[in-house]
Formats: sequence, structure tokens, C-alpha cells
Amino acid sequence: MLRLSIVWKAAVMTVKSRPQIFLWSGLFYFTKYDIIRGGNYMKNLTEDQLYARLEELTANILDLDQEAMAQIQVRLDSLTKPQGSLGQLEHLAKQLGGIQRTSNPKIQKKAVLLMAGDHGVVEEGVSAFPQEVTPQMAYNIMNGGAAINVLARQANADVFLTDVGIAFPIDGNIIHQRVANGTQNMSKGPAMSRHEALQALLVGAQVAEEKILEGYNLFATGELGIGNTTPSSAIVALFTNSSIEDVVGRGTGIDDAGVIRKRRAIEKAIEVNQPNTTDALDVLAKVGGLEIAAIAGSILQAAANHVPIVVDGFISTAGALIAAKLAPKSVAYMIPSHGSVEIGHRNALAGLGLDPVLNLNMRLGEGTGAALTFYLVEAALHILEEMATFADAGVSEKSI
Ligand SMILES: O=C(O)c1ccc[n+]([C@@H]2O[C@H](COP(=O)([O-])O)[C@@H](O)[C@H]2O)c1
Ligand SMILES: Cc1cc2nc[nH]c2cc1C
Repeated sequence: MLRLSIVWKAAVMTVKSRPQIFLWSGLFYFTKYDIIRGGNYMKNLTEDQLYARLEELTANILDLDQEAMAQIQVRLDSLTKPQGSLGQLEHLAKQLGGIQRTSNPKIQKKAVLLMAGDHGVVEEGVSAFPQEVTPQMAYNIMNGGAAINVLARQANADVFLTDVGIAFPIDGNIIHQRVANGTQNMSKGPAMSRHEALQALLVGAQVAEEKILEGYNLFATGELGIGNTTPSSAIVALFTNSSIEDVVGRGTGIDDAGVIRKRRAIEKAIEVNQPNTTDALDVLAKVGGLEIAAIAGSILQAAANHVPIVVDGFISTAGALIAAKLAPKSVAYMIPSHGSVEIGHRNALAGLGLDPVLNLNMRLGEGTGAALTFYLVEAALHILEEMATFADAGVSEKSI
């Protein structure tokens, strides 16, 4: 109401002398209103157009450049160290070269793409925290006070928070791309429609594409969403053929009774929805989440644009499993950050065939492990560029 009356007063003042200003301010008001209420980049596209976009995205993902990787291997083996002794740093240097298709990979700007969404399944008592923590933490992130802000600042990276489906009104320095006001309770029916799942996935892709156009060429996935370890566990169980017990953990800290409720909620969701595991979008829509969809989309977009993406903890890895099902080649563009304490993460990573870079007993999400991994990715490139060779330094090579 307040906003309407301000627009009205501005209109009265300007409509006579400058009618075009009135027109533009009205347009601005209604566009913004619409965005806050649930507008997103994809909302005017038909389902066929959304599928066409997804198909184009996945078709553009190539295998890594083997020639560039072979050249980097030669360079690594010429540096003053026993061959292979820098272990995973050497692997990262090669991966970066293969992704960027050059023997001289470089990082320009780093971004954490943090996707936020809510989950109807919280009404089953699956989280230790109330749902309003999602918007509260979103404001904390916008104010720079969350763990991810601290770790991103330290790594000289920017954080971009996107509302893909928070269930509360929200304003401020957040990318407004809401597809729905949270998901439905998946233990009673599908979490989302297929249309919503596609929209959310492509919102994630679009955010990544915009950041690539702004010059970012190293991404971290991040997420925020009370209840989101529940859909993540369902996705991991379905795609890795794991038992529910093996993939349901304590999330934000539920007790034993909570773990039992969480397992039951997932069992019911699978019973009620019968997700088709040969169809990643079906699994995503029925037992997934809006931010999980957006993470999958941002991974696919990064891969299509030859940009490496560090995959954060348990929820991000569930998103990565969706991306991998849609485009198996995208896995080569993923850098797994850390092993999360969340019990299902081990199986989730194994499902992708990935080994985490770090092990720090973390289980926060937000992109925190991924931001820490930025240092190591950059360290790998410094090694490649700055170390002396045996010949340069006059060091004798291996003799036997
Ligand atoms: O990233 C992880 O490995 C991770 C593990 C457990 C919890 N989280 C975070 O905690 C929230 C989900 O936990 P829960 O218990 O509400 O499902 C969500 O905001 C995630 O960012 C994140
Ligand atoms: C406080 C808090 C911060 C978080 N950050 C990501 N998930 C979270 C969950 C809670 C509860």
C-alpha cells in the first residue's frame, strides 16, 4: 500500500509535464512487484521452449581437452619435484587446463552461486530448525555476516544469493528468481511440477551464464534451505541405489527420533511418488528441491561454457548427481570440495566417482567448503606457472 501511494504521488507530480516518466515508474513498480511475488527469467517460456533450452545446454558440454592436459602433464613432470608428488594439486592443474582447453589455465574472477529454497516436507519434523531460518539466514548473507561471506572474502570471491523458492517475502540484495514459494510436502505428493523443476534448473543456468558474461571463470555451488537434506537424501538414495538408512543423516542436528521421522518421510515420498530413476527430471520434480534444481542448472551451464565449478557439500552433491544424470560429461567440470559429515555424502560422491579435496568435518553448506577449495585450485595454477624446472634450477633429475 505504501509503495502504491508513493507511485501515485509521483504520478500526480509528473504525469502532466513528463508522461513518459510516469509510464516508466509504473512499469518498474509492477515488474518489481511481480518479481517479489514469484517472477523468474523462465516464467514466460512454454514447456517445449524450456526443454529446448535444456537440450541445447547439455548438447554443448564437451569432453575435456586431452591435448591441453597432456601438455600440462609434461610441464608438471619437468618441475623440481619427484613426479606426481604434488598429488591432487597436479590433478587440479590438469583438470583446469582440460576444462579451459589451454596448457596455460588462468583464474580471473571467482563467484559463489548460492541458491536458496524452502521445502514443504519440513512439516514432517525433519529439521532441527524452523523454516523461517531460511529467509533469516538469507538476510544474514545479504548483510555479509554468514560463514560464506567470511570465507568468500578471504578467498577474494563474490557471493551471489538467488531466491529460487524461499517460502517468505524477501527483498534486498538477492537475485529475485522465485519459481514457487517453496516446494510441496514430497511425502504427500510431488515436491514440484516438472515445469517448476525445469524452470528452477534453467534459472540456475541463467544466473551462471550472466556471471560468466561478467568475467567470472571459477564457480562454487552453494545452497541454503531448511529441510533440504531430506530431498537430497532421497535423490542420493535413488541415484546410488543406497538404503535410506545409509543416506539419512542429522542435517542441522536432529535427534534420533528426528532421524526416524526423516527416514519415514523419504520412504513415504518414494512410495507415493514412484520416481522414475531413468528420468532425472522426474526424480528432481517429485523428491527434489528448487535450489537443488538451480544447482544442477548452474553446473550444466558452467560445463557448457568451459568453466570449472567447485561442488560444495551434501545438498550440492545431490544437485551434481542430477546434472550428471542429465549430462554425464558435466562430471569432468566438477571439483568436489570437502567430505561433509552428513552421512550420505560419501555415497553421493562415490556415485559421481569423485574424491573430495578437503576433509574438515564440516556440514554447513552455503558453499563454505567450496570457497575454501578456491585456494587450492589457485595454488595448483601457481605451481604450474611459477615453479622452476629441473633445467632452470640446475637440479639433477631422477637417476634410476
Ligand atoms: O552441505 C552440507 O553438507 C550440509 C549438511 C547439513 C546441513 N546443511 C545445511 O543445513 C540446512 C539443511 O539441514 P536440514 O537439517 O534443515 O535438512 C541447509 O540450509 C543446508 O545448507 C548443509
Ligand atoms: C543457522 C543456520 C545457518 C545455515 N547455513 C546454511 N544452512 C543453515 C542452517 C542454519 C540453522
